[in-house]
Formats: sequence, structure tokens, C-alpha cells
Amino acid sequence: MKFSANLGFLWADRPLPDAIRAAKAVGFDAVECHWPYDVPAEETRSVLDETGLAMLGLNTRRGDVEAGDNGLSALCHRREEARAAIDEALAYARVTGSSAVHVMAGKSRGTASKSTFVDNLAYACEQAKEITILIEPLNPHNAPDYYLNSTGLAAEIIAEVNAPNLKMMFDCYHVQIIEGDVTRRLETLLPIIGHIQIASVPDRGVPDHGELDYSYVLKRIHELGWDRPIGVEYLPDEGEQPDMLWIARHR
Ligand SMILES: O=C(O)C(=O)[C@H](O)CO
Ligand SMILES: [Mg+2]
Repeated sequence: MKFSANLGFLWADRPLPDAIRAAKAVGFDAVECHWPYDVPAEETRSVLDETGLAMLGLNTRRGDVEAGDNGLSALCHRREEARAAIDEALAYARVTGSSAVHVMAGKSRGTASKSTFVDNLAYACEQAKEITILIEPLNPHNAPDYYLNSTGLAAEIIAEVNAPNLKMMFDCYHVQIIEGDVTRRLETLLPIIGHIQIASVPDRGVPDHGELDYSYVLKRIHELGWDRPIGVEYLPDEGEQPDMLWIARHR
């Protein structure tokens, strides 16, 4: 199996270019990030070229995080901001050669709607047919009130938008907390999954302990024919290096 270092969590204390180099140094096959916007896209691109690593994904901005925003694209009265965030993310992805953009929905609080999310996603898909647009169900402990809160809703939205480049980000950590039945859901949703992420449940640590047995889950993913890198998106203890022995055992 191949693994992608999620630099939103791994080496998150370093500037993005150093985090990319660190991922290369320990042997990751690819990288992905959350919000890279502090670093000019050209600089990120040149470190990706230097290391030979591909950037698999980045997120749209969340809006006013201090005011509680966690994304914009499902929010009825924030259409312009949502589209600006999508445009920005797509432009960054183009310069860096990133294959996917995760369009963040935002919180419900009565102001989110499926039709708004569908419209904004259709816009994103149309703007960049060569880029995969991802939507990710998030669990209510880490993302309270997040609009996209189940794989069922994500599947409905993907069907409604009906664009070949709209897919689900299947984060096993979130799915286990939201609804469980992880391997069966992976099997049935596989045709609409664009990226898979992992972390232990419930502590979001190294994926070698907790409720989910990743030796089994990764074996199933492999058997299903998945050959793209799996996103390693866990929160390391301070100063902790990723457990590359664990990764080597699952290659
Ligand atoms: O929280 C997650 O699991 C993510 O992957 C998102 O990108 C949101 O930060
Ligand atoms: Mg995730």
C-alpha cells in the first residue's frame, strides 16, 4: 500500500515546505494538506518538484474561523465567499498540480441547505474538470453542527450533482464515529470514493490501536483494488515522528 502524509496534522508545526521535505525524508509516497494558503503556490510547487512528491489534496478556506465557521459551501447567504474560496483553492491546486480539492460545507445552524451545497459543488466541478472535488462527512465531536454529517447524505449529494469529478473523502476515523460498519461502507461506496484517510478511533492517534483494526481495514481496501495512497491523518503527540515501522508493515 502507499501512504500520503496529511500535513494538516503531521509536522503541522513546520512551514509547509519543511513539512513536505520531512514527509519525503521518512518515506511517504505523497502528501496532502489542509489550508496551504500562507505559502505561495509557486513555492509549494517547487518543493513538490524537488522531492518528487505529489500533493493529493487541499481544503477550501473555512471562512471566519474565530466566529465559528467551518466551511462555506452549504451556507445559503455566503455564496460569493464560498465561490471565492473555491476559486482560490482550484487556482492553488492548478499551480501545485494537486489532484483534489476538498470543498468544505460549513455548519448547519439553520442556514445550510442541500441545494446551496449542490449548486456550489456543481460550480466547482465545472470550473476544474481535471481536478477531483471531494466532500467529507465529519463527525459531530470534532466538527459540531457540520452540515455534511453522514455518508448517506454525501452519496445523495454526489448523485444529485452528477458530475464525474465529484467524489467522497472517506475518512475511516469520521465514518467509524458517525455510523460504523466501515468495511461494508467502503465496499458499497467505493465507486464514489475519491480519497481514503485513516487514524485510530476514538483518540485520532497512530492507526495501530483503538476501535478499528487497520490491519484488517487496509487489507480489505487492498483487496478491493484500491491502489492510490491512503491519507495518514492523525494527531501526533508533541514532537512525535510518524510511526514509519507501522507504515512499512502495511506496505
Ligand atoms: O478533519 C478532517 O478529517 C479533514 O480531513 C478535513 O480536511 C477537515 O479539516
Ligand atoms: Mg479527514
